[in-house]
Amino acid sequence: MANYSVRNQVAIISLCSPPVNALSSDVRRGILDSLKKAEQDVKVAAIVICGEGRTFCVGADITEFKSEFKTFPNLFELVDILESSPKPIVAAIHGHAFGGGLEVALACHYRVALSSAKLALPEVKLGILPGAGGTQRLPRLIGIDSSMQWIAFGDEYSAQIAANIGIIDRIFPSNADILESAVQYAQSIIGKSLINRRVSKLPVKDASKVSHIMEKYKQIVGKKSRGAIAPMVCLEAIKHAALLPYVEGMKKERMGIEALMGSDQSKSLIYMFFAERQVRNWTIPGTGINSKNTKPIKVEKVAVIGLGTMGRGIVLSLLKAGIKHVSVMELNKTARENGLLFIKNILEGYAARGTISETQKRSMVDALKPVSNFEMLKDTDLVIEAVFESMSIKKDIFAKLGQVCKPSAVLATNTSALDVDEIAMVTPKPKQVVGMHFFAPAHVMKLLENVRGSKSSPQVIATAMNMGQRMGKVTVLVGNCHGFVGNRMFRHYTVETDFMLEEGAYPEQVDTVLKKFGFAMGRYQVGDLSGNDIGYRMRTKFEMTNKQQPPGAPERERHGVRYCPLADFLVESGRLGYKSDGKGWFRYLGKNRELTVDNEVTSMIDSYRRRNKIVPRKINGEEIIERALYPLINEGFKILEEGIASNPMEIDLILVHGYAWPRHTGGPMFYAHLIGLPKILRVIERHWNNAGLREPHWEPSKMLVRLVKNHGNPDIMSWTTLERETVRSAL
Ligand SMILES: CC(C)(COP(=O)(O)OP(=O)(O)OC[C@H]1O[C@@H](n2cnc3c(N)ncnc32)[C@H](O)[C@@H]1OP(=O)(O)O)[C@@H](O)C(=O)NCCC(=O)NCCSC(=O)C[C@@H](O)CCCCCCCCCCCCC(=O)O
Ligand SMILES: NC(=O)c1ccc[n+]([C@@H]2O[C@H](COP(=O)([O-])OP(=O)(O)OC[C@H]3O[C@@H](n4cnc5c(N)ncnc54)[C@H](O)[C@@H]3O)[C@@H](O)[C@H]2O)c1
Repeated sequence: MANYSVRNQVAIISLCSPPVNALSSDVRRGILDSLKKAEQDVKVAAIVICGEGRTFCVGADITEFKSEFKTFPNLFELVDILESSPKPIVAAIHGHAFGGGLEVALACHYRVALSSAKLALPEVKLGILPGAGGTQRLPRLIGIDSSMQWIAFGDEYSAQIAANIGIIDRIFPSNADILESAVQYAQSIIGKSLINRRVSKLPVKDASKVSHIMEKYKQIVGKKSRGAIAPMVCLEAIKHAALLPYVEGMKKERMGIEALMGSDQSKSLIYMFFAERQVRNWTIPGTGINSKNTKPIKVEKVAVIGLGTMGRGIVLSLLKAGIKHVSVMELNKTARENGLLFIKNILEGYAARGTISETQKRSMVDALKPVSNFEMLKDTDLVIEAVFESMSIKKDIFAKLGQVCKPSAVLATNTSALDVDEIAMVTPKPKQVVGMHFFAPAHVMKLLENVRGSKSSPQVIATAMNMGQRMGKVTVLVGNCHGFVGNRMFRHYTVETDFMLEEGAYPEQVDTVLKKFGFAMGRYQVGDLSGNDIGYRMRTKFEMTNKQQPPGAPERERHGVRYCPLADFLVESGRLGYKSDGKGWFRYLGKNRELTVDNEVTSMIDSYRRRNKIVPRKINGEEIIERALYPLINEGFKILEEGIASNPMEIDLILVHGYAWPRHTGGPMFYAHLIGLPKILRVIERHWNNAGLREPHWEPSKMLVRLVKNHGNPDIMSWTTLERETVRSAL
């Protein structure tokens, strides 16, 4: 709804729809009714539109998209009504003016804002475009070039930047009273002509350069969008602002939003938006313990053990989160010096770019406390261990931590696959132990996979979850199993793509198909980037690598299961990837590391096939997608079935934020929902029937089978409930 009042000739329409004043049908109706009152009241000479509570308005109500157009006024009707008002309207912006909220402001005749306010047209991130005149009004105010930048990427901008380019007419200090300031401003413009204040009537300044600007953004968007459709549709709509009168341009904008709204990509992106919020409400399946009934421990002092690749990024994340005391412990002198230097250099970089102030930088550097023995950690609230991936080293460290740390201290391990319970058992209080699995580089990657051990106490879990959120991470709580959720699922992707190399595909073909699907890099380029030796080390632990096999052992089998040793040959011939002189699955040439196909690798694959009498066959793109992605989806269902994840959203967030799964497909589980579970199961069963126990990753998940058998293609939001009901009724 919207509240209405009058103060000294100024009518105040305040949006009132907590928490973020989304433009629901009630709010739109409220604005319209208030506007009519203001227009009819002869004592009113100007109008202010503002937002109650913490923000101005974040745009259309995403939960009402389906019915948006059925009730009068819809948003694009409302903005034209506002703009044509005979009385001047001032938008008073604090907090956020996002999406439809900014479009309402653009339809007002003046815009004022607190300096702390943020503005954006982020619709593209939901797979749509600004559909209430944003693509037509913004170019008339700031030009085609800046509009393309704002709309095709959807980033937020400060009120000051918006003022510099002409969106905001007056900025007030962040501690000012926005309503009081806006009312005074409105009084100052009473009686002024509204000619030139109706944005839809303005010319587009850089209209003559539209083709050139369009080409520039097409290039950028083509490279960045990874198959997302909305950015290109946004550019097209903005182009029409330069070429057509406002009314005709609006028709094009409407066509654009009609094409995008309800598309699979938009559904996926909206699902992601809500998943990122819902994941904060964690729960431990089957226990009734959740984020609402469990309080975290207060964390002021944190320690990180190990300052290698992961430790240094974790320290930076903690400093950015405002932790004022971060102890760092690293045994190796060179690693310690390099780690501290790395952290300081990154902080210098942030300060140089203005991401943090000089004062903040100094206080972050002061917060760093190198320590040399465990005794010095005795009053630490949270310890995060990030040493080598070795069970014996980790056990040794946790045993010491268990002796010296205060009883309430939370002891976390950053292991990527080891058993959190086994680590916990060496401490006197296993309930204080939890997994906090960061992703490299930890100060950049948004994902934190927190692992609840079987003994981890609710309060300890709440603390790890809370710390992740303080660090601004998408923090997902998962159960304890080998590889947790992400690594456990991703393993199948590499295994099955390697099988395709055996059978007839080449790395560049697989990577091209995966990139077309939307991955930033294909499986083989990722291997080269992160180092092919990482997987090799893991396979070595399980005695699987080529070198570890006794003479005469079958080349394509390990422990009775199909195995492809091509990745072993690669590493054993010194091709670790970028780091070994640009040689891996591909060859990387020159300063820009330009990716080229290397005949040496092609010959290695060809001769392997000849030796094993494999007749290569043509593998098409559809097969590559199915075989690379469906086993991973199958594993996702097994993870749900075991309660390792509580719902499909958690799995999707992990794959999107930790493994660069394309966001506009919603993650593997949402993608499966879009494809339809019956088809997914059919393909999995076909492979399972052909391969059997030699390829166990194709064994269909029982949950998937049950869902399809009992419900066909149920909605993703009902999967876990339906499964629980089926299992319960079978007991
Ligand atoms: C603004 C934020 C940055 C704030 O972040 P913060 O961290 O402070 O808060 P939260 O993110 O936690 O949010 C709190 C709470 O609020 C919920 N929420 C946030 N935004 C919305 C929203 N827009 N709608 C509904 N709910 C919202 C959030 O879920 C939280 O809830 P919880 O229960 O978890 O506490 C941040 O919130 C943010 O970024 N929000 C999204 C901003 C955004 O994307 N805005 C754009 C929205 S889309 C839009 O505005 C579209 C308009 O341009 C055009 C619409 C006109 C359409 C007319 C077209 C006709 C075409 C017809 C086609 C017909 C086709 C067919 O029939 O299908
Ligand atoms: N590298 C990744 O991509 C990645 C991603 C997620 C998780 N992890 C996990 O994070 C952990 C660390 O991995 P990394 O890549 O940072 O390893 P790393 O080899 O880069 O760093 C480990 C550091 O720990 C130090 N160290 C070893 N024993 C120590 C001890 N007793 N006390 C203090 N310091 C000690 C070493 O000197 C080294 O500097 C591992 O468990 C790994 O599985 C790694």
